Parts: sequence; C-alpha cells; structure tokens
Amino acid sequence: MLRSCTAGLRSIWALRGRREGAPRLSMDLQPARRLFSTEKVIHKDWALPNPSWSKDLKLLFDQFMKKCEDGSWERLPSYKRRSTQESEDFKTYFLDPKLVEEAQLFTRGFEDGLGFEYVIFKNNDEKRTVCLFQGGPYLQGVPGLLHGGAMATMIDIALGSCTGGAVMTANLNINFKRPVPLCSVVVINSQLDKLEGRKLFLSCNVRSVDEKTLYSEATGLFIKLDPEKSST
Ligand SMILES: CCCCCCCC(=O)SCCNC(=O)CCNC(=O)[C@H](O)C(C)(C)COP(=O)(O)OP(=O)(O)OC[C@H]1O[C@@H](n2cnc3c(N)ncnc32)[C@H](O)[C@@H]1OP(=O)(O)O
Repeated sequence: MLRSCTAGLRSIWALRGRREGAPRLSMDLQPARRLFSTEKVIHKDWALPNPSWSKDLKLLFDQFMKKCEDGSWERLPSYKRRSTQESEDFKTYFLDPKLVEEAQLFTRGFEDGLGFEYVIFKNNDEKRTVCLFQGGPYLQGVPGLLHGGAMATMIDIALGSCTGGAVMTANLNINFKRPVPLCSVVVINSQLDKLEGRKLFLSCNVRSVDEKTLYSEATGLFIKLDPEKSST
C-alpha cells in the first residue's frame, strides 16, 4: 500500500516538473502570501478528482456521481476558505485582519495527495452523507498507518456535513476498531439520528471500500448556534 502511495507521490512531483524519484518529502515552503494571492486557488472546488486519487477513490467517485443524476444525491463542493456569510453566521471575530485573508480549512491546506483527499455526497431526504476519504502520507501516526487525529478530523467533518447551517461540535465519541493503512481509501457513512431543539445527534461508521473492515464507529453531538451568543 505504501509503495503505491510513494508511486503516487512521484507522479505528483513529476507533474510539477520535479526530478522524478527525488527523495523530497517536504512541501514547498512558499510564503503564505503567494498561496493566497490567486483568487483561482481560493475559489477552486477541491472535492474533485486530482492525479493523486487512487483507482478506488476515482471508481467510488464515479459511482456516486451517477447517483447524483436523478437528484437524490448531491456532491458537496469544498473550498479552502469560508465565505464572509459563514463567518457572519458563526460570529467569529479575527483579532488580526491579516488572518481574514489567510485562514483556511486545514483539511484543504495540503498539496494534492499529501494530506486529506476527500469528497462528500449528501442525500437530503435520508439525512445522511457518504464521505470518500484517502489519507495521504503526511497524515501518518504509527508507521504506515493513518493518525487517529486525522481520522477524528474527517469524522468530525463527515458528521458536520449531515447538519447544515451554523453548528459546532459539542461532543465526539470515537471507537477505533482497526488501524487504517496510510493512503488507503475509506468510506464514512454518517446520519442524523435525532434532532432535539438545538441539539443534533449524529452517528457514523468508517469502513473499507469492500465494506469488510469496520475501522471506526462514532457518535457526535452538534449544537445549532444561538444567534444571540458569540462563538468567541
Ligand atoms: C465543512 C467544515 C466542517 C467543519 C466541522 C468542524 C466542526 C468543529 O470542529 S467545531 C470546533 C470544536 N468545537 C468547539 O469549539 C465548540 C466549543 N463549545 C461551544 O462553543 C459551546 O459549548 C457550544 C456552541 C457547543 C454550545 O454552547 P451554547 O450555544 O451556549 O449551548 P448551551 O446552552 O451550553 O447548550 C445547549 C444544549 O446542548 C447541551 N450541550 C452542550 N454541550 C454539550 C456536551 N458537550 N455534551 C452534552 N450536551 C451538551 C446543553 O446541555 C444544552 O442542552 P439543553 O438544551 O437540553 O439544556
């Protein structure tokens, strides 16, 4: 699995015109300014295939895109930055104005293939989502395995995608049942179990593509923000 991951990295480097096979695992440390200078990068939808996606991920993506054709499912776009409206909804205030320009969703902060590669599909009628996730080599915990914190991050995002609107995670409870091999693809099935006032109770499971391995199970409590209260 790691071998195919390394091969993937090499092809990414080759695409960028680097010498193939150069043992360079560090990201280009470009000044943040340059990263944020092009509107194109900011407004790019990152929940679409790129050359780092494995065959498994592309295949599942195509299957779900077919399900979207009759309108029962939709692919959720994903951007590096929150819109101004979202920042308003969350009533968050940046102390440093520079941060307004530079802050970005940290799952989208890695170069293609190195971190979180994922796409989420939503079925509004069934109040559930499916997240297809490939964790790259920079998300390593125990050698060869995905870090539990990276898995927790994706679970949080997957559960959050079932909610809609301005919500925050109040509680996340995860049972890690099997380790996830680095660079493998997992499928996170999430659903809204119960809505009680401002409280949304959600659950999910994380499985292998062939559904034979149950990697994790989790529950989460999300709270709809009270418009009268500030988030900071
Ligand atoms: C696409 C991108 C997706 C990104 C997803 C990422 C999501 C995140 O990571 S969010 C960041 C992590 N979370 C946080 O920082 C949240 C920090 N906590 C808070 O800000 C607040 O506690 C917050 C907003 C959750 C709730 O505060 P507030 O709105 O004042 O609600 P509050 O009145 O305390 O509680 C409302 C209800 O929820 C219950 N509740 C609140 N927290 C909990 C909890 N941890 N466990 C159980 N119940 C809880 C309360 O008991 C109350 O219940 P009831 O209505 O029955 O009396």
